[in-house]
Amino acid sequence: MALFYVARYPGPDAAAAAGPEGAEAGAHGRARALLERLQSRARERQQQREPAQTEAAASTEPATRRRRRPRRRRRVNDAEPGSPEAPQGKRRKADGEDAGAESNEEAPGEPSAGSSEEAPGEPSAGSSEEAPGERSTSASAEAAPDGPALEEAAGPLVPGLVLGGFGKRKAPKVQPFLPRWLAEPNCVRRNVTEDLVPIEDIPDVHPDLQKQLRAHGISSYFPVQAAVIPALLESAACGFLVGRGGYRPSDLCVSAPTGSGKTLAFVIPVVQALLSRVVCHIRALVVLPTKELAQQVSKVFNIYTDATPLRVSLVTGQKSLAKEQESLVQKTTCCPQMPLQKLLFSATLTQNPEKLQQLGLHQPRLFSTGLAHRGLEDTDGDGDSGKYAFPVGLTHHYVPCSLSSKPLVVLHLVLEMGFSRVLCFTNSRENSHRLFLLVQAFGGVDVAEFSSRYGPGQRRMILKQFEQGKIQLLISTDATARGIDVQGVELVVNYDAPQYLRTYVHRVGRTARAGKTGQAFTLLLKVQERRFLRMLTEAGAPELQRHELSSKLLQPLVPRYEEALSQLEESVKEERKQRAA
Ligand SMILES: Nc1ncnc2c1ncn2[C@@H]1O[C@H](COP(=O)(O)OP(=O)(O)OP(=O)(O)O)[C@@H](O)[C@H]1O
Repeated sequence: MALFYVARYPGPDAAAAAGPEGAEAGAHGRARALLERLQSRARERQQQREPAQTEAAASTEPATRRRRRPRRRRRVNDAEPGSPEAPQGKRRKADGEDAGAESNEEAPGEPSAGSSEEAPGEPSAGSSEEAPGERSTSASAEAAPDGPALEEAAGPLVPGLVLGGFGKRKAPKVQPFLPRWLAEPNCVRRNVTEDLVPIEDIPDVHPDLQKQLRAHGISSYFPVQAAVIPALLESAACGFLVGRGGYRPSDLCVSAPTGSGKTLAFVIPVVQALLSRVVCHIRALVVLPTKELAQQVSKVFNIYTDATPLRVSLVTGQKSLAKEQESLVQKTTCCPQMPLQKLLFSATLTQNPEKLQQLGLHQPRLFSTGLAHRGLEDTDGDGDSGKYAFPVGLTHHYVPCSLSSKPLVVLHLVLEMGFSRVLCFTNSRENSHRLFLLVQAFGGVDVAEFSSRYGPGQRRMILKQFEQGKIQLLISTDATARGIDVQGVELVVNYDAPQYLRTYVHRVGRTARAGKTGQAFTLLLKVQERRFLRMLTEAGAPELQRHELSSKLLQPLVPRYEEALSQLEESVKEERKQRAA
């Protein structure tokens, strides 16, 4: 309070001029006398403490400058009172410890030594530039023995800094970057008809496995197999799951087109790595997206483990959990031990480093036919530098059409263009079912549907019949989109346009497998055309050929189609009745 008052004191001349002008002038005079008394006492105390320093300072520097120096330092150091980073001495003052000691030297209500150096009449730096309550810290700064040295260092200090900090530094901007293993993958050629590697060129593969391969008509490795099998065998050379030098082997990611032989690329090395094992354990776990694919891969494992003591179990949730557990316990004795070597195989492997990081891969290595990674050149020279690689023998088309003409287009493709094995995808099992009923009602086509409407046994039977050529047109949901390897699929029809690029890649990948040729037709409504084509272009997919089907071309099918439509309505009503009953 006293400081506040003094700070606003207008000066001795003003007080004299005021003369007998009432109580206010008297109060000013008393205040000034009190201030002068306090100032002189403070000066005495100061001289007692540091006589030499005070003398020198008084003779060389103006009072205002002497005052400002400690105040600046105080303000900087006291920016975060009590913060853990603040120097210890300052913190104690902010906590009131030193401030209390200081005030003991003064009478209650007396101004601090800081104010005592203020020239009368001169606006107090304390009052004009400081908030009330900063008093004690100001005093403490003045009392610091190493004032000038600290002042130099303290100038541009950042709040909370203990040492250094001679200038404010801008926080460096973090740039996103691709990890090296993603940016520089092991390049794999993707032409499975040209870049074959004869089996005998990779002698590390066990002779029994080579024999099995030959027995199943395989005389050469596809490029992805030629690249991945030796790499995995090398990591298993010192024992299963022990890499070179006894260290844990790297995890592996493999990105290669659909139908390029990824299954054998892991089946062969995994079987070989386990051949020497005597104790029965679950040593390898293969996780697949659908039951049908799990069955398919399990079949391949069975072929190559047939003449070995190794056993393969299939867990698809088709039997009860107890039974599936029992089958595992009978064949094995315990769960795999950590650490596992992770192997990831996909035609649409994510290139998002954050997502890959979530998988917790250990020093991963990438084998890729994709050219999206920086620094890669188009090794095949076909200009396909998209996000995902497509099979070389695949041709992409799209057919602009209306909603009502879609079934006619499918019928035209099957009947008029002479494809014998067609896989047609819809976006829901309801759509699949309706299209199936419609084509069935139209007649003349061996048609079947594949969706969750059917049980696992029926689904297996349908796939078998399709493979045997007993079904000309299989209408399916995305249940068959991933990994299903049916020989001889000539045409894939996207009756409903897929929403995502990945879905497109997997669907069309059911044809043009293992170096064969195939065609993919996507039916697009006018409203879908722009978005869909842009999605594929942005992903760098090969250009889709526009395939216009004029109404003239479809006209001959229309009379039968209209009959089929009315039959469809009756079938749907009948089904509803049955469901309600
Ligand atoms: N070296 C080979 N020689 C001849 N045929 C092979 C060879 N390797 C694999 N195949 C055959 O190629 C077909 C496709 O193989 P596979 O199913 O492993 O492909 P994929 O890359 O896993 O495809 P997707 O990504 O669709 O799952 C299979 O029929 C398989 O038998």
